[in-house]
Amino acid sequence: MLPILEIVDLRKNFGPVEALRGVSLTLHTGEVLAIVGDNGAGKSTLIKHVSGVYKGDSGEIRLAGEVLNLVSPREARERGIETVYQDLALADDLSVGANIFLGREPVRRFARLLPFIDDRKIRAETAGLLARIKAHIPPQSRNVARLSGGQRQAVAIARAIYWKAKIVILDEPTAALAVMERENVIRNTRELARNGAGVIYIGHNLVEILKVADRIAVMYRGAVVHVTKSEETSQDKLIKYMTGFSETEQAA
Ligand SMILES: Nc1ncnc2c1ncn2[C@@H]1O[C@H](COP(=O)(O)OP(=O)(O)OP(=O)(O)O)[C@@H](O)[C@H]1O
Repeated sequence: MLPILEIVDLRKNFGPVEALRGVSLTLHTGEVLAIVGDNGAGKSTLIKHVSGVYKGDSGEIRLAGEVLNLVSPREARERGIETVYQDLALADDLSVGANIFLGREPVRRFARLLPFIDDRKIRAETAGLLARIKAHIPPQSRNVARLSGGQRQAVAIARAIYWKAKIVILDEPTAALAVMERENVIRNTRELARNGAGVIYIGHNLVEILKVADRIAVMYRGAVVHVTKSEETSQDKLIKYMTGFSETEQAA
């Protein structure tokens, strides 16, 4: 089957820094691909090319076989690429439902007159969605500003599930969360993939990565140095690749 995302020989320099040195990766629908690597390895730079923040110096990104030349993060979203950053882009003064439907509100007309936002539908859909991802959040009563980090994460994931994003990028989604909330994020990540998204999961916690990912790509100094199925690797092996040890081992 055609991958939902193909990254082909992507290169990016920031002045003298070679942030991406010819990265190639594929992502399939229904899979969770984790990207791991030490600080500065190039993970964020890579995903920012997929989410429309950066444009590569050379190389190509294809979405379902079609070359993707994104001009903005907004265009990425319109094309079905959702990114959930640590500092989530939610509108703090709006309710959970309003955030999930922001910019895509369902509209009703009363007696063929003026259209108005269908709040009843927003409430009902939101309640169903939050129950499905087992997020214990009152759907209407609160502004998202008052929610915990994990609850905010759940709202962002719910939005991606509801709008059937083709690709969802989770950038260190558990970094600031308590243990229980981390488990929820892992469960919801799997739910996203089950729902038909291709998921890219960036993280540092290898125990979590091994639990959540189908495949793992290791980056080292701007390059993907290793790609493996989760069940065929271990923390120790991953750390070797992350620290460049395997490279020198092979060269020796
Ligand atoms: N806007 C920028 N301008 C200049 N250099 C940058 C910029 N963004 C990233 N870099 C550099 O590119 C390299 C890759 O950085 P990147 O943030 O992608 O790494 P990372 O793997 O995401 O690291 P971390 O785990 O710390 O978030 C680093 O050397 C970094 O200093």
